[in-house]
Amino acid sequence: MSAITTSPASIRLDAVSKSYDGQSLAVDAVTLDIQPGEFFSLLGPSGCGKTTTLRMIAGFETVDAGRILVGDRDVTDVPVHKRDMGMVFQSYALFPHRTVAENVAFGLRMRGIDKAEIAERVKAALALVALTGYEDRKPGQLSGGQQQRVALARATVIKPPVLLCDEPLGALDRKLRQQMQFELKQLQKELGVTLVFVTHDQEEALAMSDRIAVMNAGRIEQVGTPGEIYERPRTRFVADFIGEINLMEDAGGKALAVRPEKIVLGAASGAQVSGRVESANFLGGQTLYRIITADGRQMLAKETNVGERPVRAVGDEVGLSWSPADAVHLEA
Ligand SMILES: Nc1ncnc2c1ncn2[C@@H]1O[C@H](COP(=O)(O)OP(=O)(O)OP(=O)(O)O)[C@@H](O)[C@H]1O
Repeated sequence: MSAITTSPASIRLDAVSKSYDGQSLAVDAVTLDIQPGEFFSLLGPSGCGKTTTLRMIAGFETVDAGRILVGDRDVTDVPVHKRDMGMVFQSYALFPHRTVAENVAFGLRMRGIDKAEIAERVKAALALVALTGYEDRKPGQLSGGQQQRVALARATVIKPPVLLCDEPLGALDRKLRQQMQFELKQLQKELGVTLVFVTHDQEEALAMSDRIAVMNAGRIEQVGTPGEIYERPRTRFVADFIGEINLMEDAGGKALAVRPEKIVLGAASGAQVSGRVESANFLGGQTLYRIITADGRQMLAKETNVGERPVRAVGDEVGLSWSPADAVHLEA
């Protein structure tokens, strides 16, 4: 066992609501059951209530209605510093005049832990985020990714049963962000901590999470594994928010969704739908085609490339087919 392994806690939100203005609900009766050790993401567009939900779990915001439980402890009215949660934000919020080691040691000092143990735990926490040797630097002497790793070490060194992260990788460029996604996921598994992660980036949520709650206008639209959310969206909102999708109606007028990569392109005759290629976006391994159907609708299809260029050209007549099993009926 490493010196910084934690015992993860479950988190339960029971019909939690919050209004800032006494009229509209920023968070509307949200109920969630997050399992111990789970990587759980709150995903949704700007203003949907993700941050407010996270801040209520942390204790930075009061709850207007409902209860929050960590394990079997009701923390609804417990102040922030007594909830024992680690937190990481987009802005790293490191102390600029303190060294890396001092930044990481901060939470341990506040808890009155003795010097020898602090030294040992800081060392282990920095090793875990691959920053051994950086102890004496100031945050200003580190890259963005390194600063975020210090913030992670600082949040996890206190061995919290719960780690809350609000867009922690939002300030990083794409490449570094992908690397840090991998590292954060790895770190979470090594620590065994329950992690609640706020993001508006659907790719990030799909890549990292055990489960995702998709939020819309203060409410939970759907909770599921990345595979369920992507392959079986329940509502039009979820289907549309996660990746690209073709929204149609079946013969009975019910809403139907098909992912672009589930569409097979071929000869126009005999296909479910036929159309003309309007644009072809080369994505590397695949091309995304925008196709205008005979009745004037736009559809998207993704096809694997063979060689250096897209298989189809703008203006080509194509047939679009898909398996009924790949067409998802939407509830709303
Ligand atoms: N301190 C505040 N005072 C008043 N209204 C607020 C406050 N914080 C958030 N809101 C409002 O509450 C709603 C939810 O905001 P919240 O920050 O939780 O959304 P979010 O999903 O995290 O968005 P983003 O991705 O942009 O951070 C929004 O309508 C927002 O304008």
